[in-house]
Amino acid sequence: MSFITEIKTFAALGSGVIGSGWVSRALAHGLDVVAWDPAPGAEAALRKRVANAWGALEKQGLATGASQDRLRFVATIEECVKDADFIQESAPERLELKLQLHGKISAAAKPNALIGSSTSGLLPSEFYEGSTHPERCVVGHPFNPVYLLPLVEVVGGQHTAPEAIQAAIKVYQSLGMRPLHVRKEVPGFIADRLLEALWREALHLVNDGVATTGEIDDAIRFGAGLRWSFMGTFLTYTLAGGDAGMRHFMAQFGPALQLPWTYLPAPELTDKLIDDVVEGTSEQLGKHSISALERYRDDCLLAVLEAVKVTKAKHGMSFAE
Ligand SMILES: NC(=O)C1=CN([C@@H]2O[C@H](COP(=O)(O)OP(=O)(O)OC[C@H]3O[C@@H](n4cnc5c(N)ncnc54)[C@H](O)[C@@H]3O)[C@@H](O)[C@H]2O)C=CC1
Ligand SMILES: C[N+](C)(C)CC(=O)CC(=O)[O-]
Repeated sequence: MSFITEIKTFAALGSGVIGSGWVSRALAHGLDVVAWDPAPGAEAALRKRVANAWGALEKQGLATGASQDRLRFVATIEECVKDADFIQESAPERLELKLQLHGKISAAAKPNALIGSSTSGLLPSEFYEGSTHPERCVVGHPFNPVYLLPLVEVVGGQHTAPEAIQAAIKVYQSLGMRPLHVRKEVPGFIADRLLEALWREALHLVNDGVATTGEIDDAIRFGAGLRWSFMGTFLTYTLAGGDAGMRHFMAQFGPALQLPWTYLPAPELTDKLIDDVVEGTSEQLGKHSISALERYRDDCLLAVLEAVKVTKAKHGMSFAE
């Protein structure tokens, strides 16, 4: 079976934080977008989120013909997917819900239209179990904000055809993304496994009264966060080993791995811990609204993306390297 990779119509099921991010990205790339979400008021909320993202997308550069008017919101799953060339599901992270939803999506979709799920870490073999033509079904795990961050983890399940993985990579590239094929189907994939380890430790630090949420965020944004946008942990630590590189780094800092610096199991989410985290982050939000902070985040991201792109070019590297 050959899968559709030249796409004109993008279907989005679920239009919350992530679904609206996909809609914004697809519209900015000049596609027709059809969306469905069962929540009351979902269409208005979606259009508001797209409008909030549009300024950043204009600054980044819209494709010819790109317009928010090319979004159509429909009343049923079937109407959403029947003419779509590519389908992206961004429904709540519940296995049973995704299993049922994909049964309906795949039955109504064109048989050669690829189906992607935004799941953060559920296994595609499990939630595509009841799907029609499961060979075209993949995970395409994006990062928030979907319309600006390039990474998308592409993961296949036991029935996914290798050609579908390659075809999905092609489609995501056509949307300006940087796909990363996760070769083994594991819970949490690659990035969320890393992020969750950090998140668990951050919660322990709050729980133990070591630091506030703001202080923990400062520890990231003024340090490792700055270098993570252009160099990952392995290469960073190779440089931290000086001229002797990674072997010296392992000899010097390897033994610390045996010290009890990290807890690994998550802390119990007691009411007190939840209150501390919520109060801490409300203080961090201050008088800013979420949508104002989204625009601030987007401007920062655009500046970082541009700076990294220009600097890579100066060093003879492409952006995707
Ligand atoms: N929020 C995040 O940072 C990220 C989330 N994801 C994944 O994206 C997916 C969606 O997450 P969010 O957008 O954060 O959630 P959300 O709660 O913001 O949005 C979920 C949307 O799904 C709708 N919905 C409810 N029942 C539905 C159904 N049966 N079929 C379709 N839609 C339904 C809701 O009305 C809501 O608009 C999840 O699988 C999540 O793991 C992936 C990357 C990052
Ligand atoms: C918190 N989360 C697991 C939903 C986060 C992601 O999946 C990716 C992201 O945007 O950090």
